[in-house]
Amino acid sequence: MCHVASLGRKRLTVVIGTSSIVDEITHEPILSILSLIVETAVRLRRDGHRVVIVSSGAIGVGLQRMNIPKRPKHLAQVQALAAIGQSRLMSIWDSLFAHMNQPVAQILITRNDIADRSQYLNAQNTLAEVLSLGVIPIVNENDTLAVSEIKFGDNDTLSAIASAMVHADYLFLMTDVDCLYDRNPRKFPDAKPIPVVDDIDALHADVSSAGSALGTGGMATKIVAARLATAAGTSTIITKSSKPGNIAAVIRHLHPPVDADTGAAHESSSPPPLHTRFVASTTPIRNRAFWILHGLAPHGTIYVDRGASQALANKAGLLPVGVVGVEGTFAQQEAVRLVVVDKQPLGSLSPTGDSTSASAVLQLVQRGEEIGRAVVNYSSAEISRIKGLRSSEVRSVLGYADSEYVAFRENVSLHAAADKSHPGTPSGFGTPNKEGTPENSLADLRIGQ
Ligand SMILES: N[C@@H](CCC(=O)OP(=O)(O)O)C(=O)O
Repeated sequence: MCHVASLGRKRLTVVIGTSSIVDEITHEPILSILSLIVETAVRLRRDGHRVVIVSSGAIGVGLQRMNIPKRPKHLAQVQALAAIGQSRLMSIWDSLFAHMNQPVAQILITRNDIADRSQYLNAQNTLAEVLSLGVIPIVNENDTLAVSEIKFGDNDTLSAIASAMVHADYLFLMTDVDCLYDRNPRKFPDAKPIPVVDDIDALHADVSSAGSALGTGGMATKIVAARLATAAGTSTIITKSSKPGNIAAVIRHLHPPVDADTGAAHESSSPPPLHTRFVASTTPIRNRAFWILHGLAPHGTIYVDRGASQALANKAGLLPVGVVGVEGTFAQQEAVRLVVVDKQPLGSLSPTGDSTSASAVLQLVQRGEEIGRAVVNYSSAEISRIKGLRSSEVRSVLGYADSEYVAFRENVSLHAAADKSHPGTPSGFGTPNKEGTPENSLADLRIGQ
């Protein structure tokens, strides 16, 4: 008899959309799926993995509780339903997990919360602590507080951010299809499954499926989430929500148990269930760099020239001389998009002055490519006055000079494709990689940077 060593410990995030949690017509909870998710999550926990669940369904459960047939249009009504449904949703999860003696914790997050660095770290530390206690955190957007401008909008994006916070090895996006196909399998029976995606930008898949009547997601939001999570070092897997057992089967396929005596892997003789795996970056963007890119909401855009973009990639800060245009109104210490353009814009793009023209902005936006985000030392009005100037000229133009930089390098975060520290990255933001990010101890997550 051989001894089988336990699988390597992994951190997994599993996101389940409204259509898998409540019936689309009656809004009653789909207990069969919920129970299977609970059994799978507990089994994974017992195998030593750490599991985070991102659960939609508050609004759907609220509809059923109040016997309202259709999701209302009015925001306050939706928020009230979310408040009503969230407590019942948690009580469903808690009672199902209680059968397996598995404690759970509720974590509700808004985009606004994580825009504050210390709150982001608080959320990260709480998640780390909950996981280290052996508890399964159940995350949802705090719909009661989040209005449209400060919403994640869909739980796929939230799950990618939660995955980055816990440095998850895998994010499972549970959906109503088995995997991505090159064409719509409902229309084309010869559509081929796509098992692995190395480069999201090179992906040729049919992602036309829309969200359900109650949910906000669809396949497109899953691709966005996959892009975000893989850049943060989390392999992302799309698989069928009605078969949660697939999660454990996929993990077993990717990390077969090994014989403790011989070290030989116990490969399964049966193929893994259908799924699509987006390969994680081996040079993940994490911590403060991730937070600047995805935690902060940008308040405007700074257009930079190719020279500045090159300098940023070589780890320099952003100087006024490299700025060719400004769009939007923002204050010092707010976040902006950095967009690289080839040509000098036609006029100032600042709303504060000169010859702003919508078409000039549009042309730039169409020409330009977002290379990253930055937290700036000057407001939009100030930057539109010092753009193109040498740092030594800033004082004479503004009457003061808070910094020679428009943004310090530590306040600039570049997307993988624009960052020289991500070698071998092709154009676009996809990243070619091998599997496997290093295991991080939970202590790694409790970082105060
Ligand atoms: N936070 C909302 C769900 C938002 C959402 O993304 O829904 P879905 O597209 O079904 O994943 C709720 O709990 O009802």
